[in-house]
Order: sequence, then C-alpha cells, then structure tokens
Amino acid sequence: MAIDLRSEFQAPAVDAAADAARRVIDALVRSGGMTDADMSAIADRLNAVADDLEAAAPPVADRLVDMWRGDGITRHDPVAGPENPIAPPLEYSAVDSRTIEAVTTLGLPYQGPPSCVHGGVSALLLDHTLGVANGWAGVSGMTAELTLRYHRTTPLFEPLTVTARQVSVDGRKIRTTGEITAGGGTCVSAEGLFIAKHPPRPR
Ligand SMILES: CCCCCCCC/C=C\CCCCCCCC(=O)SCCNC(=O)CCNC(=O)[C@H](O)C(C)(C)COP(=O)(O)OP(=O)(O)OC[C@H]1O[C@@H](n2cnc3c(N)ncnc32)[C@H](O)[C@@H]1OP(=O)(O)O
Repeated sequence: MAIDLRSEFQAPAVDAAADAARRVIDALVRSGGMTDADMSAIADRLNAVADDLEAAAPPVADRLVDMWRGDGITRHDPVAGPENPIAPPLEYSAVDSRTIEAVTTLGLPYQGPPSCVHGGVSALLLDHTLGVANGWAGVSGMTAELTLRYHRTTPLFEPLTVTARQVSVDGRKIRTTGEITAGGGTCVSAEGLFIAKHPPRPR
C-alpha cells in the first residue's frame, strides 16, 4: 500500500527547486576535473542563485519554527525531505502496520568504496527509516543505539530497498530493525534502540 508520509504542507515549486539542486550536485560530482565546462563561470552562476535565495530567505529562527509545523512529518530531513537537496529523497510505503519500505537508487554523490554506497550514508538511511517506522507504528523516540552489520557492498546505480519495522515497545524502550537489500540480497542490516523522548519543538 502506497502511503504519503510527507507533510500536509506541500510546495511543488520548492520541491522542483530541490530536484534541480540534486541534479546540480550529481552533475558536479560527475564532472570533477574531467569536464570541458567553464567551472569558474558555473561557480559564478551558482553563487548568483545562492545570492537570490539568501536575499529572500527568512531568519533561521523563523524557519526553524516553520520546519516543525504539522504532525511530526517533516519536509526538510536529509533522508526523505522533498525540500532538502541532500535527501535522495526516499518515498515510503507501508508494508503493514509496523513496517515501511522505500525503493531508491543512489548515484555518485553517495559513493564510498568504488561504485558502492558510503557506509555512513547507509547508516543515515537506516537510522531515519527506523525512526519513521516507529512513527508509523505509533510510538516513536530518539536513537539511543544503532547497530549496523555490513554484509556485502551496497551498489550505486541499482534499486535499493530500505525496510524498517518496529519489533517491540517496552516502557520507553523501542526496538526496531531494518535492512537495505539489492537484487534480493541483504547489504546492510540494522538494529536500533530508541527511547521515547521528544525534544520541544521551536516556536
Ligand atoms: C499518519 C501519520 C504517520 C506518521 C508516521 C511518520 C512520522 C515520522 C516522523 C518523523 C520521523 C523522524 C525520524 C527521525 C529518525 C532520526 C532519529 C535521530 O536521529 S535522533 C538523534 C540522535 N539521537 C540523539 O541525539 C539522542 C541523544 N541521547 C539522548 O537524548 C538521551 O540519551 C536519550 C533520549 C536516548 C535517553 O535519555 P533519557 O534521559 O530520556 O532517558 P534515560 O533515563 O537515560 O534512559 C531511559 C532508559 O533507556 C535506557 N537507555 C538509554 N540509553 C541507552 C543506551 N544507549 N543503551 C541501552 N539503554 C539505554 C536507560 O538505561 C533507561 O533504562 P531503564 O528505564 O533504567 O531500564
């Protein structure tokens, strides 16, 4: 069952700008020093875009309040946030009442070993996905422990399935597991201990 875990606050033009920024990041990493493009001119153009954005952006304190509107579903996070260009972004579907999954394909900006996903990126995706599974299951918290096992390398440029399920809730202790699979094989598995605690939202 496909479910929309994103905020009720939709902003298609903002999402389109973030998508464009993802293209820029990918193209920059792909280019590196092996490009005929005039990189000094490109730097000037990108800085001009940043100048426009900064001139119209709110104070950080106001934006922090805005980011935490709504019912706990964020648009800005670095894994699933549609408005955050460093998020792939993952789009989650419900598997059952305690389990969610997302399918994504990662490119060069996320590289660790040659042609493989960086282990820290895998950890980021799993930490967040375990956290969202907790939210989906109805009892969420902060990561207290995250144990990862890297079974085999995680490929770039191939569909990855990121899955997480809430396993148990014992008082404030929430145990959640997950994995990243590719081609049906497990690349990374995760076990998380979350503690039910919610820092106050900025207002
Ligand atoms: C239609 C709606 C659907 C909605 C569905 C979607 C909604 C999704 C929404 C949003 C998803 C967001 C997803 C985010 C995911 C990312 C999560 C992160 O990145 S979190 C940032 C990183 N983590 C930290 O920064 C924590 C830092 N640590 C702390 O703040 C504290 O240490 C904390 C909260 C973990 C615990 O502190 P204390 O003071 O509240 O609690 P104490 O008393 O220390 O511990 C409580 C119990 O837990 C055990 N405990 C605590 N830490 C432990 C540990 N590391 N190992 C083992 N036990 C531990 C203790 O021994 C104690 O157990 P005893 O009650 O005595 O039995």
